[in-house]
Amino acid sequence: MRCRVKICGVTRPEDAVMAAEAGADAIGLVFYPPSRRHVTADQASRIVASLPPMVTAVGLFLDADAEQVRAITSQVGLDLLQFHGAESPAFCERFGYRYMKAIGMAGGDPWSIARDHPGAAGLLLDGHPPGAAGGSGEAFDWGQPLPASHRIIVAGGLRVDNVAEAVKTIRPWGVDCSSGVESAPGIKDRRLVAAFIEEVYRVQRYPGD
Ligand SMILES: O=C(O)c1ccccc1NCC(=O)[C@H](O)[C@H](O)COP(=O)(O)O
Repeated sequence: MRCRVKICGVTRPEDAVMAAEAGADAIGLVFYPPSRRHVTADQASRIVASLPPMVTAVGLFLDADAEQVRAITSQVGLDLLQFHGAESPAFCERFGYRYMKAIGMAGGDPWSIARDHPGAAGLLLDGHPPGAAGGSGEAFDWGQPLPASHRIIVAGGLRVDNVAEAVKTIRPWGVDCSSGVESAPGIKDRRLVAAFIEEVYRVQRYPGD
């Protein structure tokens, strides 16, 4: 099984195209106004319009109200939603999209969230405390037991020099990286993005290295 790569917190069409051309399977758009990576619906629409085919556009929300989510999803051509707060399963499901539930692993309980969200397409395990914003570069303990009920996407503090260890330890469905491939918040660095994706490919070809 090939490990998918999502590059999160994209704020510019050129970065979305660059990530896709480097091999990213998905890009993430942050619809959380306090974030330094926040994008408006207009910005996000331009980014999604620039994407090559077969690259997934993921919309991130953190305890947004339903009207905000509806306003964004009606304007932006998203493929998947990602909920980073204390959203209930009913809330996550009401928009008619597949979704990933993010879990803040610094104190969060992945087992109870997995039980509560049987319909989630995947669980995105991040390093921050529950309810805090993501994109903080904090990793969690990859050696701990994790629920087997869902596809796992590992996030939080991943970089070129540690993603191989995360992939070998967890064998996740995907990995997600934001701050580790940036030159500034929301600005993705071409060399870091390419090196990160190449490292994910490399460790799967040569897991013994
Ligand atoms: O990036 C943000 O500012 C953000 C704000 C609110 C919710 C989620 C947010 N980001 C999520 C991500 O970028 C990633 O899924 C994840 O947190 C990995 O970030 P990093 O540790 O920087 O690689």
